[in-house]
Amino acid sequence: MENFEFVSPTHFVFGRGAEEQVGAKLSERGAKKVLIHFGGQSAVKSGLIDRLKATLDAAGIEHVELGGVRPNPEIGLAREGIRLCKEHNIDWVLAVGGGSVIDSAKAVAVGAHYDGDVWDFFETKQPTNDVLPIAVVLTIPAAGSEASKNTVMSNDELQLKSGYPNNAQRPKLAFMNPELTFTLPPFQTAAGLTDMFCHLLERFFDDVGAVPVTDNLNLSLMKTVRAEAPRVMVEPENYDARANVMWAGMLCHQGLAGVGRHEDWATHGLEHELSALYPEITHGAGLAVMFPAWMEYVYPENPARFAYYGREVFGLAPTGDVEADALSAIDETRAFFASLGMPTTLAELDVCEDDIEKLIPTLKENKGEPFGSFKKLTKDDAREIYRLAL
Ligand SMILES: NC(=O)c1ccc[n+]([C@@H]2O[C@H](COP(=O)([O-])OP(=O)(O)OC[C@H]3O[C@@H](n4cnc5c(N)ncnc54)[C@H](O)[C@@H]3O)[C@@H](O)[C@H]2O)c1
Repeated sequence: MENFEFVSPTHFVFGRGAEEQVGAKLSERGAKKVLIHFGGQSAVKSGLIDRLKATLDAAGIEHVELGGVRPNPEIGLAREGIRLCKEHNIDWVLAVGGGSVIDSAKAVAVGAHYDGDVWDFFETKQPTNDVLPIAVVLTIPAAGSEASKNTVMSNDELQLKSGYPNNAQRPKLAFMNPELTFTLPPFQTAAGLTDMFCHLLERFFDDVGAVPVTDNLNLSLMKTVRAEAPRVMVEPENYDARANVMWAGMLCHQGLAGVGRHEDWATHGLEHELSALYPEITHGAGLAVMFPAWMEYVYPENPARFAYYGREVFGLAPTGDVEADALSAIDETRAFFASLGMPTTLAELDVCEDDIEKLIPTLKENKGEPFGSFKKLTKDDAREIYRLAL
């Protein structure tokens, strides 16, 4: 087991009506003036934003609003949020939505007390503890940003999508009511399930040997996501299925499922290039295409690890041929994503062979260095993986 540090400061309020406690819980923590940050109109139309404002009013907490966060959030709106925080002396940011809104809220919280441009943090990864506290009302289980240390933001001007990790931006409060996810369209539910499953894969396949305490937790979450997925797809208003998926989405990415391992994250990097170039590509859909392609390319590094995954998660019986077992596990992974209605090829995302050369030079996050850990990937490897995904 590798050395690790693990920080998890999030206080969770989970279950029916959880969001009714927003005002009271923020008041307990001394909040005086909150920036309510949200996405399109769905949280407004459903009445959720009004209900949250009412709980803040009841607790005597002032609030300022900033909506309009798009999927694959852009740094420009976060800059506007930072301006509002400075102008109104905001002391908490309340994110209402999914990964896109929460990530934008994290960028706002990181930049609120900073004199330079917030993109500096994404560029340099410089640490800071001077971050506004964040509360979250989660409406889509997927990214796990409600407890994770990461934010991922697009910069359209630079055609980049970059991550910024910092434990100080982990949300301090997360309100998780599974009923708020009943309205999710099937495609978003499926993309969320795919994303959370991939968060486990990125942690399971790396260059560290077995870490049973971590691996067994990880495999148990994979099995849970796989078992609950058909239930939420068929019965979108099944409270228990939605609740299991919502809590699993958090556990998949808050960090415990990877402690003591190096983790990999190459496939998320490959997907971020796709959704930076084409912001209309949903992150989970991009991962559904890229993960099996990455697996096919890298499995010869350690076929036994793939065979083990296939046995544990998909119940595949060993054939005596580890290589064949590894390939069956990859087939099962692709079939699982396809069963959710996710795409399996880049063509289905309207990405063609000519686009690959536009993606490669922008693997800037790694500044040209090899990336990933299960197999260290060069730009030529990335090119081949994109080709396999066509
Ligand atoms: N910070 C992290 O740790 C982390 C991890 C993985 C992914 N990400 C990033 O998160 C983003 C994706 O976030 P996401 O998958 O949570 O989705 P999202 O926040 O982009 O939301 C997807 C869509 O679902 C809609 N929606 C949300 N809740 C709804 C509801 N209850 N009913 C109806 N519609 C609803 C949104 O308006 C949006 O159109 C990507 O940018 C990805 O790169 C971040």
